[in-house]
Amino acid sequence: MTTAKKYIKKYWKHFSISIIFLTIEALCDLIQPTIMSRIIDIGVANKDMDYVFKMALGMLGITAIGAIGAIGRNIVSSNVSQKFGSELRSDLFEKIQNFSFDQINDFDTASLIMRLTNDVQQVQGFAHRMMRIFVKAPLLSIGSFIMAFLLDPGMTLILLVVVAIIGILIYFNMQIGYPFFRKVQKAFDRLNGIFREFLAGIRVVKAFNRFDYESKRFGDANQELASITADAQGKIAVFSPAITLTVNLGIVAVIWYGGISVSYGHMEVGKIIAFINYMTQILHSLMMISMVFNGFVRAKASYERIDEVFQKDKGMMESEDIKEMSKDKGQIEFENVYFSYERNLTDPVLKKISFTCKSGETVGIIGATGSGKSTLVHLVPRFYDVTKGNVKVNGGDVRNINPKTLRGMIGIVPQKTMLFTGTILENIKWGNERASEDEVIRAASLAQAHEFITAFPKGYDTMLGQGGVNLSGGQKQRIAIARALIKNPTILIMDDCTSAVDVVTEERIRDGLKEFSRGLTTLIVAQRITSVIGADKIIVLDHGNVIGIGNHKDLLESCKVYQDIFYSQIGREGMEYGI
Ligand SMILES: Nc1ncnc2c1ncn2[C@@H]1O[C@H](COP(=O)(O)OP(=O)(O)OP(=O)(O)O)[C@@H](O)[C@H]1O
Repeated sequence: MTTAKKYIKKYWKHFSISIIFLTIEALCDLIQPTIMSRIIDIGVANKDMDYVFKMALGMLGITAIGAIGAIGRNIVSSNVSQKFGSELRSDLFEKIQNFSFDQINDFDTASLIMRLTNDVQQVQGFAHRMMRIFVKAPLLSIGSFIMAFLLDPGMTLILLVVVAIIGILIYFNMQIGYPFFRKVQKAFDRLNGIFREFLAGIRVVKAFNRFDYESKRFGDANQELASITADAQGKIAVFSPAITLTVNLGIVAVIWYGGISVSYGHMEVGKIIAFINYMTQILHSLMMISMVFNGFVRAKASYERIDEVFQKDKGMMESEDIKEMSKDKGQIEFENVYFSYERNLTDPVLKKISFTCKSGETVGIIGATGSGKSTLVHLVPRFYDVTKGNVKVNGGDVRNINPKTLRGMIGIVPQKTMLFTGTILENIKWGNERASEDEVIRAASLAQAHEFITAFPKGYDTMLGQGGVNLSGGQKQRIAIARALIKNPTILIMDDCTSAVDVVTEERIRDGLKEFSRGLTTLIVAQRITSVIGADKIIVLDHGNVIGIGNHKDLLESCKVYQDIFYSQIGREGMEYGI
């Protein structure tokens, strides 16, 4: 409820204004049937046209006041619910932005999108409906009940029975509906997930001609969603007609009882009409309440899903002792580091890793796929916290460094290139918005990207599609390198980011980097031995263990796995490279 509290605190005043308007509207609705019964029983019965005219004018006036109340309530409730919805979306967006990598892994992306859009919409819609009818409906039912009692206490007994039955029906409606709507939301998540994955991999789907398979997957999920929704609606479908039936039976009872009373001269016809009017008002109000409760059931399921996101703790322990530090140097130390994604030490991905990378040094990390190279470099910007041991930057444990400062000094070129929709210029400047044109060209030249960019008719203003679809793999990687360089980092992490670049261009990039900054600390993760051969230090990883550390010459003499990698690759590309 902590999430809800924040918004209740902020919006209760607006909510109250809308309730004042609602109350005016409800009071006006309540007076109408009584006036009508008077017109019939006094005016029409006594043929007093003056009385009829006066009361009719009064009725018009009250209708006008009711209309003003309705307009006011509509304006306030629409404004408030829209503001609330937009704030809820922004807060969620911010919360997700602050998620650690671990927490992002916890939620499926499609599910997060659903929570940010559909779930917020449900909760917002419910808040809107609450302001429109939730108070009006109970007010009208209680008010109608009192007015009916004043007209004829005996007949009100019928009303009591009707209301009790309807109360029970609404209760069961909620009890049965709630679990179903949670299921509906989950099925929606699944469908979105499949569609998102299909869109992301549409080229692979085409290449493998797997449209039938994907269509079936989508069709199954779609079918499942439809049947769960139909099931949910079917389960609660009986309640609405049951409520109408109960009230109609009540009306029949009123007419029967009223008819007998009129025939005995105990009651006027106008009263029966007014009574039925009140009864119908109660019917409408209770229908509204049951609709609001149905909405509540859905909104509750959505609210809980939104709250799940808000209730995720900060993810990473924030030290009491956050330090700022100098960004001029970039020394990295791993001290006895163990890491496991599951946060236990039964089968860690990294084991007992210790090494030092002095400021300005270049360290290469090499090893088989899955040996833990990417995981290792992700610990430096503290994308994950170590399970045991310490990762230090400039002598300070990364857990004690302000994450903004830490990440501000690190430029990272991820293994999977991610570019954004926009121009090439915007994508490079994404690394540093304040960079000048000269700086952009310099970074692009060092990344060996300037040449191919200027060969495009629109040069740096070439628009990139989502994820940079209109570039080759190697071109994308070079733009990602330029984006990291323009940040002017003290530590540069290159996570196998030249895999799609040819060997000659890669060497030019390496030469460029040497010239770029003498003091730059560089961690290079690579599969290709040529990528790390010139590094000051090379770490050889095998199943999360460091099995060799030293420069190329040392390792060639002392590390069997390194020798194997070297000779296996020399056979293919090393020889022609002239090593
Ligand atoms: N987000 C994750 N959650 C759980 N396990 C993961 C996650 N990312 C990686 N792993 C596991 O950790 C191990 C090391 O993965 P990592 O990506 O660090 O290897 P790598 O050496 O960089 O491989 P590659 O050269 O193929 O990129 C692998 O067994 C992998 O399955």
